[in-house]
Amino acid sequence: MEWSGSTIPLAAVVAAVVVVVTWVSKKANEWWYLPSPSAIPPGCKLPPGSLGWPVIGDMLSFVGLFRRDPEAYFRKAFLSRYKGENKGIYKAHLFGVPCIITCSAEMNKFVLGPQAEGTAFTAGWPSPNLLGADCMGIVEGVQHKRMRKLLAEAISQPSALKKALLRLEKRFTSTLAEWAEEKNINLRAKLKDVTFDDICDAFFSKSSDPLVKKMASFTQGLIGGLRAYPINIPGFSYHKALQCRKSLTDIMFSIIEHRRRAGSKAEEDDFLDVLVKTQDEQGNYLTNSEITDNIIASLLAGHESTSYTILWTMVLLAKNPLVWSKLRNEHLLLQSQTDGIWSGDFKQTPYTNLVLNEVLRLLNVSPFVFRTVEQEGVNYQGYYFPKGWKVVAWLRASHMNPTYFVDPHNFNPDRFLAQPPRSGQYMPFGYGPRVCPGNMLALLSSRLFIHILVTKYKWKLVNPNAKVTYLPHPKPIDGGDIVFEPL
Ligand code: HEM
Repeated sequence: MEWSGSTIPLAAVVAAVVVVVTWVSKKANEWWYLPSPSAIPPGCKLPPGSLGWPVIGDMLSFVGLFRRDPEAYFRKAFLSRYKGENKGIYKAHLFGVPCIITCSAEMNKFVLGPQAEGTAFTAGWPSPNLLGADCMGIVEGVQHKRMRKLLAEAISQPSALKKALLRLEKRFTSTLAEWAEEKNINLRAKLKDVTFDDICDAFFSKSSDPLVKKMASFTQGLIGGLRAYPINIPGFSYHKALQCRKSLTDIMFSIIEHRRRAGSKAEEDDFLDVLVKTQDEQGNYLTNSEITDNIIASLLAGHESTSYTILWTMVLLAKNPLVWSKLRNEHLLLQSQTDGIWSGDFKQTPYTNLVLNEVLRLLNVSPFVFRTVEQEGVNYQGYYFPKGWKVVAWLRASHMNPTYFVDPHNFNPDRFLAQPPRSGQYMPFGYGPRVCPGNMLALLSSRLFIHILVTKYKWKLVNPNAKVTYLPHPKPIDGGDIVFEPL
């Protein structure tokens, strides 16, 4: 084809416009968000990194790569791009906001640790409209300490914890017997309900009834809104989430009121009982909102995380028969020595602890946690954190760092004995004042599940080579189809 004299300049003009628009678009976020050089304290600089495209930042690349291979995203976005400047701290534009990403053990400790909490950095959770103004993930300072103390006391109170675990033991036993009858099981579908029911049972002694089913569906609606843009118009996820949140609040208020009215006649001895009766140091009882917001937070934070931990334990055990048999031996021995493993003594099950550590290292539901930069002038070894930006403490970068964990993609529970991680290198439950208050409950219930599982059942994966998708949480793409049978 011959180009006429007028098409060549037109093509050149189009190309020039494309180049200029691309250049301006790539610079737009920097012009909008970067602080002026005079605002950066002397001797400090911003970490290396790109703020990507307007509005979407680096999200397309993040979603596309992280979904299939988080380390591939990490390598492409940071490690290989900033080879000369790799100090484990970068800037990026993710999740709709500009952020500083910290990756090394020391930096994550700096961001999450007690010195900076509530001063340099505050919590990074989204909308109080969805989580509730009294949710411990939102409140700061004295109020945060008070809520954490009271919740932690409630869920580790020995008689309530023992009762919760004994009830769990019964429920796990009957659930697994039902699975064996069904034989062909999808782990994701089954475990989602199991762990939700467990947390409702532990907190307010209700499980598997229509009310809990309704709560499970409202909770899913609420989770949908946490990940959505806050557009409060019918048809949008955020609008639906606000309605689900209201329904959950109404249900919780009526459960709490019922419990208060019944007084000592309703001795359920569950976590709600403890929360209703608890007084803080000034003698104040918790309000309905405080209890509701924190039980809903625990439902949100606790059920998916525990469910995925059990799912991955089962998948990895199916792929590693030697680990399964070592674990089984530990639990058979324990069975012969005790009449139940509800106790919180983790010394009873050293190998199980290693297996759970390794599952949480490789496939944790929380690859990173968020904070917000609250103060002017915050810097770490000369790298500046602009006020108002988010901080993404990238825990997975540590967990998959070959210097900390040799051959990091390999499932090897014994690595925790051979080379125990140093402080900050391993933090599946976070670190510092906001470290997960449910960690003990999550580990105890996972251990209980494993006990019944390995002493009574065997299972195999239908698709042992199923690929893994990492968003929103890591799972095999088939959700974990298994054939489940009694031993
Ligand atoms: C394997 C299971 C679990 C994992 C991996 C996990 C992980 C985490 C992580 C990494 C954080 C820190 C977030 C941050 O620093 O911003 C956290 C906080 C939290 N978790 Fe968990 N969690 C698990 C189970 C649970 C359970 C069972 C409960 C409830 C009983 C729970 C309730 C909470 C709450 C309320 C917070 C907020 C704490 C605060 O802001 O002070 N989690 N969790």
